[in-house]
Amino acid sequence: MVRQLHGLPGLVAAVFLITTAITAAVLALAPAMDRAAAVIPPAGEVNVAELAGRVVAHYPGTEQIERGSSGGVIVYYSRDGQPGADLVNPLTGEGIAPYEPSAFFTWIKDLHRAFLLDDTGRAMAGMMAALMVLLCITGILMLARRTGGWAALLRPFAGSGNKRVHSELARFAVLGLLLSALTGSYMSAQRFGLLPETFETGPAFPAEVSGGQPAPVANLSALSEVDLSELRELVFPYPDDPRDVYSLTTSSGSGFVDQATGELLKYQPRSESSVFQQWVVSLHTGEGLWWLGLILGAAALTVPVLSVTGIGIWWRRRSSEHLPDNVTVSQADTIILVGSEGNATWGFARELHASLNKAGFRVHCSEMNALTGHYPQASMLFVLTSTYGDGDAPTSARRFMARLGDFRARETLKYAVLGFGDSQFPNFCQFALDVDAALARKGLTRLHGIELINRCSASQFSQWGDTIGELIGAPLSLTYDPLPPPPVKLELVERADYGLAVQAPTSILRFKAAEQGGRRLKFLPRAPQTLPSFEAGDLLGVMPPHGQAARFYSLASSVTDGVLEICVRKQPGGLCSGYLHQLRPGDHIDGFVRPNPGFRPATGNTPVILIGAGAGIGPLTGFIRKNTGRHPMYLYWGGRSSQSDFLYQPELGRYLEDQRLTGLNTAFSRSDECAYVQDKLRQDQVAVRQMVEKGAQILVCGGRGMAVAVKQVIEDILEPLRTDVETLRAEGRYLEDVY
Ligand SMILES: Cc1cc2nc3c(=O)[nH]c(=O)nc-3n(C[C@H](O)[C@H](O)[C@H](O)COP(=O)(O)O)c2cc1C
Repeated sequence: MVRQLHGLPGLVAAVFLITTAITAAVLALAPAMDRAAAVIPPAGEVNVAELAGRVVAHYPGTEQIERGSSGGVIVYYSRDGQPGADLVNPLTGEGIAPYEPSAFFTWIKDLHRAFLLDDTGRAMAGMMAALMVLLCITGILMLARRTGGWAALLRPFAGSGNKRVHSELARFAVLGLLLSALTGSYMSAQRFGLLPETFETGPAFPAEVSGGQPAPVANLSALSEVDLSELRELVFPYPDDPRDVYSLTTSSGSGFVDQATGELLKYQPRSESSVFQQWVVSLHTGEGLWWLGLILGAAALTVPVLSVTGIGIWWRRRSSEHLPDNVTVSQADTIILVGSEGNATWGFARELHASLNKAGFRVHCSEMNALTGHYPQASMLFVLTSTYGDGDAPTSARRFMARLGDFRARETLKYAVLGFGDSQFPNFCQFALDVDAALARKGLTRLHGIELINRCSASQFSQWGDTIGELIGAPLSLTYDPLPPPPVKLELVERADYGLAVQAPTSILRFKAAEQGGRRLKFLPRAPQTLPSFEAGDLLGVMPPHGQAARFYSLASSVTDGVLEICVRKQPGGLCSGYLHQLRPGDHIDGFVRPNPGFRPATGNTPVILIGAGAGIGPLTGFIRKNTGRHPMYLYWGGRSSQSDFLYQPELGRYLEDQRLTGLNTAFSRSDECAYVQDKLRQDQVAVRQMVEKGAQILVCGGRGMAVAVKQVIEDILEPLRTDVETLRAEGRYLEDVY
């Protein structure tokens, strides 16, 4: 619900919001520019009588002196019957420049306040402000949810792309945007009579005026008691009218000054509501608070980027999750919940949804994180989920278990869990098994026992559909067969071999896109194939020869590095690793990239601790290579011998020098020290604990045995902090890429 409230209005209003934000950013410059052009003496240095005396000496026809909200002093005068206005220097009374409000800023102001459309536009601008309040509040709620709670709002984010840019920028700008939006809404509500507006009428003209010979303005006592910093405006009496008076308005009230005696007549302090109103205006425009204006302007500048990335997120989610005829939660008799990281499971969910719809059911399908407290009409619940990491939840299901606590099922609700995984992993479909058990513990009845689909098997899925169809008395013909992404031909351009002497043959392999084969006209050059987009930590699917299923390797480079780099340890009897190890430069392989957004370092200045062993160093080096912002990054890595399998040794040395890597700690098991990476972590426990306290994120990459040992040490290190690995994991601060 919060997400819909955040997304829909944001999308509808993006164009107007961008206009409002850009104009706000331009207008925010005005107070600072005005201030830069003016001469502003420190408070207490010049009083209004002195100022008026100096101004009148240079402008005998002075009619009014005004102090603008930015502090500049403007004199309005008449000379030879012609009116004029100048910005003056309050220390001398001399003119600095003619005063003329900028036509450009006036136009921008009209565009900002009313989209150049008078009252209709003003109403729209008011609605935009209210909408921005809604976006900010729902955005803050989503940020808190994403970071794992209010206390963790400033913690680093995992993830990448649009989502990450959107969240980071929003976190930076949200308070400024909320302040602008709240004050803008308030002002708009006043303009349309929805909130009372205070009009300060000032005191009535004084009945008793001395009418004596006017004294020089510099000698008027009431004016000499007012400091220039408090002045709003001083209106001069009509010349040659001894019964007229000076009208004085200051920041605290207004009154009249007798031009002969200099006495203050009929002073009226400003009401509290008027002072409040003025504060609202200042907080919105930065008038009188030029520094705030610049902060609000910077916040406003993020709105175009937030809009574009927001639309990108919405579009991506819509294209993967959008299902025709998806009924609402309250109408649905059947619920499908999907847990997915790489979107493959969504394809199966779509097929199930279509089939159930065809059979006459009213189906609602959403991600598992969107589990609601209650499905009022539902009698069937299907949970389709993949497993990631080391038997963990995929991204779209990370909050499912926590939400299950508040879930109240109808007694008639029956469920079936379908797990998607890969039997190569020791924790095959573990998360699906956990979900199935958790639903049973909750007291729900199984419609059918859990089934596990290996490597997206279309035939297993279809058989499951047949069984379910029989159980619900409506045949389901599930025929989904996902195609793997089209493979790219890759050419090995370079390899570096390590570890032979210590029985751990490991190679760094660098590929580029191979030239297009096939027939072509002789005079045309060969079209170079381009690499697909990828980042370090994504996975390269490699098809070994003889039609075997693809094996996955973590990428050690990003597409911007121009090569696709993997680090592969030759496994005894390993079909694919053996195949890769016998490649020579110039040889070709078929591969495809699978995004792995759940394994990325957070941005920002909180430390990132990278932990790995053996070939697990590949993606970790890729992260360091990309750390051109020099954020604190520490690497703990374990190998066998510094002479034989110290992978990336020269490159890591360079990164330490140019500070892309802050600290490097290595352990070698077949050296004199005979240490493993977990031993180094234990030795460094104080430093590691301090970094975690500061919000550090931990990324672990490598073999399962190492990951288990590292987890145990980290648990011990975390104990005094009263937290644990699972808590960090839920906050996106403990990520694993384990094989
Ligand atoms: C990095 C990574 C870790 C994985 N971990 C497991 C695992 O622990 N257990 C398992 O059964 N499958 C695991 N898998 C396989 C996926 O669950 C499987 O490919 C699934 O079909 C992906 O579906 P999705 O694209 O909807 O997330 C893993 C896959 C990857 C890429």
